[in-house]
Amino acid sequence: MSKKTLQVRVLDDRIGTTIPFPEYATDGSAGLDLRACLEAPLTLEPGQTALIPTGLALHIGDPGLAAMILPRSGLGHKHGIVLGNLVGLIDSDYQGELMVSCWNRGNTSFTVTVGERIAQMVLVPVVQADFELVSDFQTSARGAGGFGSTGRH
Ligand SMILES: O=c1ccn([C@H]2C[C@H](O)[C@@H](COP(=O)(O)OP(=O)(O)OP(=O)(O)O)O2)c(=O)[nH]1
Ligand SMILES: [Mg+2]
Repeated sequence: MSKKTLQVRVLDDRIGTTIPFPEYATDGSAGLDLRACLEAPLTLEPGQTALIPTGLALHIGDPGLAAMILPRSGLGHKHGIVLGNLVGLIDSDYQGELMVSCWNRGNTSFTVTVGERIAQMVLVPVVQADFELVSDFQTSARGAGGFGSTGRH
């Protein structure tokens, strides 16, 4: 495991009191759960999407890192609560509030409670590419074969 200290700003004074600060649930957890920093419970009807604040701003600051916001498996599988953008990508230079787009892709309404853990955030390494323009590639085993070219399609 590698550790990294990141700057974070608390934008809502309920964070750390009535709404817990994000934490890794176990030593082996890859993600930190993000909580809904709502004023009141929010009901998402089937098909509805809402942008939910977290009350936190994170400045990753290192272009070699990014954060990804991912659904929580239980909410997604059992209740159809996933992300309106499918995956959220947090740039290392973003300094605004972390927001979670919650989408009820299910067919029953779901009420997000104040402080509920709605998604999880994972810190990931990033490599920025430089591009070298070439006219041809040295042929690989796959070549240009895609979409099922190695088997069933
Ligand atoms: O789930 C998310 C996704 C993004 N962001 C913030 C952090 C990210 O750095 C910024 C921009 O996100 P992205 O680049 O994915 O969105 P865009 O539509 O390309 O907007 P922009 O033109 O601002 O880059 O919005 C969130 O708070 N939550
Ligand atoms: Mg962008």
